[in-house]
Amino acid sequence: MEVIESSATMRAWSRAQRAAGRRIALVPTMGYLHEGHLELVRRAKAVADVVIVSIYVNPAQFAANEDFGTYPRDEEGDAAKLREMRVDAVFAPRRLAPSPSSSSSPPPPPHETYVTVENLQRGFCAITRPHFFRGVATVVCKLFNICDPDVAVFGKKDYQQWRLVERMTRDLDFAIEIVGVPLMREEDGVAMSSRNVRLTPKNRLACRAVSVALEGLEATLMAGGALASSLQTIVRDAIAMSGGEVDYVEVVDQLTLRPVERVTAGDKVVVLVAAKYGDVRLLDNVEIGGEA
Ligand SMILES: Nc1ncnc2c1ncn2[C@@H]1O[C@H](COP(=O)(O)OP(=O)(O)OP(=O)(O)O)[C@@H](O)[C@H]1O
Ligand SMILES: CC(C)(CO)[C@@H](O)C(=O)[O-]
Ligand code: BAL
Repeated sequence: MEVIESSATMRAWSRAQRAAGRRIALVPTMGYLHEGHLELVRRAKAVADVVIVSIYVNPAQFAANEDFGTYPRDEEGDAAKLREMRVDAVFAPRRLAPSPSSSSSPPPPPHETYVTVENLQRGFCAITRPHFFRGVATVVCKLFNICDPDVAVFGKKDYQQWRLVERMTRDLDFAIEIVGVPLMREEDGVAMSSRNVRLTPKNRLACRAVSVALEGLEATLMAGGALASSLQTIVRDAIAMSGGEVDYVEVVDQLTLRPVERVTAGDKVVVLVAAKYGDVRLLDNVEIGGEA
């Protein structure tokens, strides 16, 4: 497995692979890999001949008051997991994207150009992280340009991000297929996430309320449709009762992410949730009515 830090070397590696007729998959990550990430790698291996995993904690998607400094990191552990999975290359750039804050240290490289996805970057995660999707879209665009993959694999745990990347790829004519991998859960139902490691034992138990509430929604609906607001109340109350703080609970169309008022049988909607337990913000969601 090649571990590559320089963009020029990464690009040269990809070009050589393509020249040899190989189909290249990219799995973008921020590291501290868990089984959810490894599922993305498995999917990448199934749809391509060679797999690149990028590991980069992207400063451009964190505001100054967020957890960039404490985001979990484990370079050696990650490399061991990827080696075992027989990944072909790890792209671990030291510096790729600028930070949105002027207090960053060391200073970011000069950067005047950003990618914005006008509608999908609004709402949901952007309410509390207004800078977030510009940082994600810009760095994913850079990763696409450097790694030049045929296919890129994203997790549906970050549902808004996945839809935004799909849209950016289409709008900017990247010749890249975007694959979305279903959300992977721990045995007790909690959505796998690198940040789970920062939950206190008490909050790790308490946050099970999120997935339990989401799981229960399908049953509510099977009884014959429901108002979106009723579903939201069920999930909000469950989170509040478990000691979590709701960031958002929204019932939206799977493709457009536009809120719906009522869910009836056959509608393909997704219930998107973000909630904080202590200072750890977690995402979860459930697709209802199958996958659009
Ligand atoms: N439980 C999961 N199921 C499916 N995909 C996942 C899961 N967790 C992460 N991913 C995907 O892995 C990719 C890299 O994500 P990232 O490295 O930020 O990990 P993370 O667990 O989402 O971290 P965070 O704690 O920041 O939420 C993203 O496409 C993300 O959606
Ligand atoms: C897509 C991504 C790698 C961009 O930094 C990040 O947002 C993530 O890991 O989900
Ligand atoms: N997977 C989400 C990355 C972030 O929260 O910054």
